[in-house]
Amino acid sequence: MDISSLSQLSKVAQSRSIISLFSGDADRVENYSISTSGLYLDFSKQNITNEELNQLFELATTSKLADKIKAQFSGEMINNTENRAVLHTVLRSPNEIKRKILGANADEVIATEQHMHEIVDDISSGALLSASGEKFTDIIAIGIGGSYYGIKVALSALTPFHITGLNAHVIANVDGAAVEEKLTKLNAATTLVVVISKTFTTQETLLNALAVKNWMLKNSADASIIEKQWFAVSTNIVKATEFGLLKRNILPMWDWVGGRFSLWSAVALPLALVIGNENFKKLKQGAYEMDQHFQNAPFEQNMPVLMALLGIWNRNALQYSNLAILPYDHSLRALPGYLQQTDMESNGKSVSNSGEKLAWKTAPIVFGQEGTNAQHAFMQLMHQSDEIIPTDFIVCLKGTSDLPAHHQILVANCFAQSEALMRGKTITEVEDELAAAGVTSEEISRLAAHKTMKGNTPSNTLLLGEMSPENLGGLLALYEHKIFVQGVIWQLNSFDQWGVELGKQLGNIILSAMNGGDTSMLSASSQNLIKRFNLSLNKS
Ligand SMILES: O=P(O)(O)OC[C@H]1O[C@](O)(CO)[C@@H](O)[C@@H]1O
Repeated sequence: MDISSLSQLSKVAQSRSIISLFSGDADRVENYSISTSGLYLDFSKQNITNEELNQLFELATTSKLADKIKAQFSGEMINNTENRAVLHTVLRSPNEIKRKILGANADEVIATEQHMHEIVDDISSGALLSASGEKFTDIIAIGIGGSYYGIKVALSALTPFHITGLNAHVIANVDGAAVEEKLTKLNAATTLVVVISKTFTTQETLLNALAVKNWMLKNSADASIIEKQWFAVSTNIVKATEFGLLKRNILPMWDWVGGRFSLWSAVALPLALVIGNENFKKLKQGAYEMDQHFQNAPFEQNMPVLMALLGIWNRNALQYSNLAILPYDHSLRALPGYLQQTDMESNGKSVSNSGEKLAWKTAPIVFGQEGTNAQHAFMQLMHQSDEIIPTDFIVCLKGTSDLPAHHQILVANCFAQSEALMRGKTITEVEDELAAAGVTSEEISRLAAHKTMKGNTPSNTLLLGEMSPENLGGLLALYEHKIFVQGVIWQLNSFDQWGVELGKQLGNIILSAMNGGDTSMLSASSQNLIKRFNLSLNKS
């Protein structure tokens, strides 16, 4: 069994209706659903049968998935283009596992965890005060990419768990307007800053950190304010010290934790400062439980493996190019953006581990939005264009607001969309409906085609009992493992991101060209754009 033969296998599926799969199988929902770590997955609305699933399990076996899972968790150098292990999972495991996997290096990891714990305690209790002797009120987290999305998704998901009284503000994009928007609202004397940069060389993060540093120095008479109010999380202690941070305020990172998988490390310091140590532990515990499930459950009952294989089926057998992430919960509004990075930066590749061109498609284009806003925007295309877009619906059974009617309607909309996307509406159904409403036959023939819906869109529905640190941890770990499994089956390295480098290099060339440097290696189009930008500067 290999990926290339999947499209042959899918011939029957291409012409079959998903809804027909329910009529012949009274147990479909029971057999096509699974629970673990506070999550329930219903995948019965996927266009797949038992025989086809079995082929996918065989594909997982021939891809040596079980060995690859073991290799990841035991710390083998599976990121072979950067010669690194991939061990973010160890950060959420008990200390005895840390010691077993990391050996002597576990000491630094455990000590860093402890240090982070103490910082959170000292700041929330007021044992650690600002340079002016006041209690901190706000935190600015500065970072981008993997040093940003995890914190952002967890901060917005866990709003009801913001218990320490500190407010977090996240700055990522290199746009002065975004920085100013935050700074105008803040008091430098009571604001703590955490710079998160694994490399401490990222242009956006360093420029934003400098802007915040200048703002703070301008608004304080105490020149030691940076030493007293700034923390950093980085592998590059030297650069962070040169920036002006005290060594004891720099928490280490390790090259075996990829940026987009780093929420489980000290990168989460701003989050822990807001939700407290206990809630941060629970977030890691939820992820750890998912890790245990992923390592131990047979593939047939393994949630990340199943979701990965269903994704492979949709991408490589049915040849669908997209994946919509639709959380019907305001708390998960940042999830689509987070998963865009985790999925597309990991698996948006077209060469194998050994550098050969792959003969199959890899990561889907991931997009999404919180429901029901999505229904009033791009979901029109999902219902009526020719494009079939597999979807993950994510919903919490228990809402967090005091408006229960809202929650019921929200959930009803979620369930309605997965049904509508699967069921669609045939032209005959439209004609009958219009006739029953007394519409004339001329009008029926004019309108019927416009009102039909293609249906047959496959979806998963993920139910969380409620939003909690544990359940969020489980959800994020679920997607991390799903992406890993897909990388294994696609035979690529999910853990590098060379694709972002060319843009960075050319960004520097263009910046120098804007300042009078050589433009000859740039296209006429880019030269013209630079000229227009420089002209606009001269005018103002
Ligand atoms: O943490 P750093 O080193 O500032 O890097 C930021 C981000 O930039 C990337 O290298 C590329 O977008 C991400 O993988 C990383 O998370």
